[in-house]
Amino acid sequence: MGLLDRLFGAGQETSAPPAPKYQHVKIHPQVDSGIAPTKDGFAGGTLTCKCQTDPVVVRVGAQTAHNHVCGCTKCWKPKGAIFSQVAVVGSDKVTVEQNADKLELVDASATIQRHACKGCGVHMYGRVEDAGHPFHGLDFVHTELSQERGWATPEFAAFVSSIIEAGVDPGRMFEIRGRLNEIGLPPYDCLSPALMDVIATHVAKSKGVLA
Ligand SMILES: N[C@@H](CCC(=O)N[C@@H](CSCO)C(=O)NCC(=O)O)C(=O)O
Ligand SMILES: [Zn+2]
Ligand SMILES: [Zn+2]
Repeated sequence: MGLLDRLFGAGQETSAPPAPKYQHVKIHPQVDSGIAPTKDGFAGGTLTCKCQTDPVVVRVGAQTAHNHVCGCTKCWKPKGAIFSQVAVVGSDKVTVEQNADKLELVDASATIQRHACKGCGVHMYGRVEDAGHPFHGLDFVHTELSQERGWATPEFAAFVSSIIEAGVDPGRMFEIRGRLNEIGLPPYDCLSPALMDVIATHVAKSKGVLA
């Protein structure tokens, strides 16, 4: 192969991607058998809890950002899943439209104030109320609670090591991280580098070490 071919990757378009090795590892129903694509111009939808009668309905009036699977013990997960899937959207875009009286605060001391349905336990939105927090102004939402297609796809896996705190065998971490890499969700044991940079920038500015 000549120098130009090597530099510009001649032949790469014909090489097949490596066969998946960790397909048996289940992460979350929204990512286990292919990830639905983001739709350009998608402008939001409606989240509905899992109650058969009088469900809580929440309107999210914008596309979400920083969608990710999260291994922490605090985020709501569907039955059987070891990760949640959660994204952020401006708090001003989130409105409870039906059965607001069924919502209760999960943990008043948490940074993310998660509002869950008392009937089915699903978290309908999690608000960062602390005005000094870098994520103030954002709500955490689970777009899988919507029938609409076109929400922002998940981009990474957060708090991966935290799944052990929920009872996952530490011996499974190699295959779980392997599966996350395979499906294009780089695994981190905190948030993504982009979000960690947002947090650090906020801290630096509040300490006055950055303008
Ligand atoms: N090991 C802990 C980690 C919990 C944690 O810090 N979770 C993150 C991510 S949640 C969405 O990405 C967080 O920011 N939590 C703030 C909060 O929950 O209020 C565990 O697993 O519990
Ligand atoms: Zn419910
Ligand atoms: Zn979480």
